[in-house]
Amino acid sequence: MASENNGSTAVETPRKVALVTGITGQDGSYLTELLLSKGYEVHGLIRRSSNFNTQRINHIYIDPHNANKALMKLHYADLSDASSLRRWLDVIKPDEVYNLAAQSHVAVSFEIPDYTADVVATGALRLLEAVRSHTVDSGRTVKYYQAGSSEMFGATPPPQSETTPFHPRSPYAASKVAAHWYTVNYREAYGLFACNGILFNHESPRRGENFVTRKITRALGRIKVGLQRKLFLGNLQASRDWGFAGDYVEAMWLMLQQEKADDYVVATEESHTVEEFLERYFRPAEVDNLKGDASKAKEVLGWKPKVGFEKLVKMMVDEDLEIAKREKLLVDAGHMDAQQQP
Ligand SMILES: C[C@H]1O[C@H](OP(=O)(O)OP(=O)(O)OC[C@H]2O[C@@H](n3cnc4c(=O)[nH]c(N)nc43)[C@H](O)[C@@H]2O)[C@@H](O)[C@@H](O)C1=O
Repeated sequence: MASENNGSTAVETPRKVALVTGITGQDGSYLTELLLSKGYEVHGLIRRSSNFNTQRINHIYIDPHNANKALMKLHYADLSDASSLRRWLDVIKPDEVYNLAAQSHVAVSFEIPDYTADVVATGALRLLEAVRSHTVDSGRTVKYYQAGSSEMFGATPPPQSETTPFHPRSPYAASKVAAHWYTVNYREAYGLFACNGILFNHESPRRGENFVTRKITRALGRIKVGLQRKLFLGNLQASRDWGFAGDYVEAMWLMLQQEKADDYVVATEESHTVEEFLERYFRPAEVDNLKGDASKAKEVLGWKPKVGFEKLVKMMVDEDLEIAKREKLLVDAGHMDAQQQP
C-alpha cells in the first residue's frame, strides 16, 4: 500500500497490480521497469526452461522473501496452458494484463508455424478467455493489452495506420492478425476493456541477437575488437520503421489509462533500409516496406517517440562494443572461443 500523510489525514492508495506475459523479453523488461517506477506490483509469467532466461530482468529482481521490497514476482505458466493462465489471474487479481509473450521471430515462424500459431494466436485467445471468465466470476474489472505488430500489414503499402487493411506474409503475422481480431471481438462481444497496440519494429540493447539491428550492432562490436571478420545478412532492400522499445512500452501503458479501449499504431513515422551485407538469404515471403502513421497515438494518447533512429543505433552500437570488449578479455584469457558467434 502506498501511503501519504500530511499530518492530519492518512490517504491510502492501493497499489495497482499488473500481470505481464513475456516478461523475460525485451519489451517485458522495459515495461516492468516503467510499471515499477509508477508504483505498480508486477507479476510476470515465465516459461519453464532448463536454462535460465531471465537475464533482461535480473537487475530488477529482488528475492521474494524480502516481501516489502520485492514488487516484481515471477510465476511459471505458459500461453499454451489455459488452466495456468486462469489460475494465476485468480491468485494475482491484476488490474491490468499485458500480453507480450510470443514466438516473435518472423523467419523462424516459417520453420515452426504450428507452434507459432498455438502461442501467438490461440495463446492470446486463451488469455482473453481466462480474463473474461475471471472477471465474470470475481466481478472485478481487468484491462487487457494485446501486443500487435506492423507485420500484420505485410504486403500493404505504407504509410500504415489503424485503418490500413492487413495482408500478413508469414505464419507469425497471420497469427498476430488472429490475436488482433480475437481482442476486438472480446471487446465488442463481452465489453472487455481490451486494446491492440500495433507496434512497428522497436529495438534496444536488449533486442534478441537474431533480429537484424542487434545482429548488426553485435557484429560491429565484435569486428571492431577483432573477434569476428564476417557478417552474413539477408534481404538488404527491406525497409523498416525502427523505434526504441523503451518509448514503445509507455504507449502500451497509456492505452490502458484511457476512458475507452481502442487500437493504436505506434511508430516513429521514419523508414530505413537494411544496407550492410556479406551474403544474402531470403525468406519464403518478405515484407518489403513498413512505415507507420502514428497520428492517432499522438493525438489521443499524447505519445511521441523520444529516441530517433540515429540515437537508437548509437545506443545499441555503444552497448555492444562494451560487450565485445568483455568477450575479448575472456577470449584472451582462454575462457571463450573467438569463433563462438552470438
Ligand atoms: C514488428 C516486428 O518486428 C520484428 O520483425 P522483423 O521486421 O521481421 O524483424 P527482423 O529484425 O528479424 O527483420 C527486419 C528486416 O531485416 C531483414 N534482414 C536482412 N538480413 C537479416 C538477417 O540477417 N537477420 C534478420 N533477422 N533479418 C534480416 C529481414 O528480412 C526483415 O526484412 C519482430 O520483432 C516481430 O516480432 C515484429 O512484430
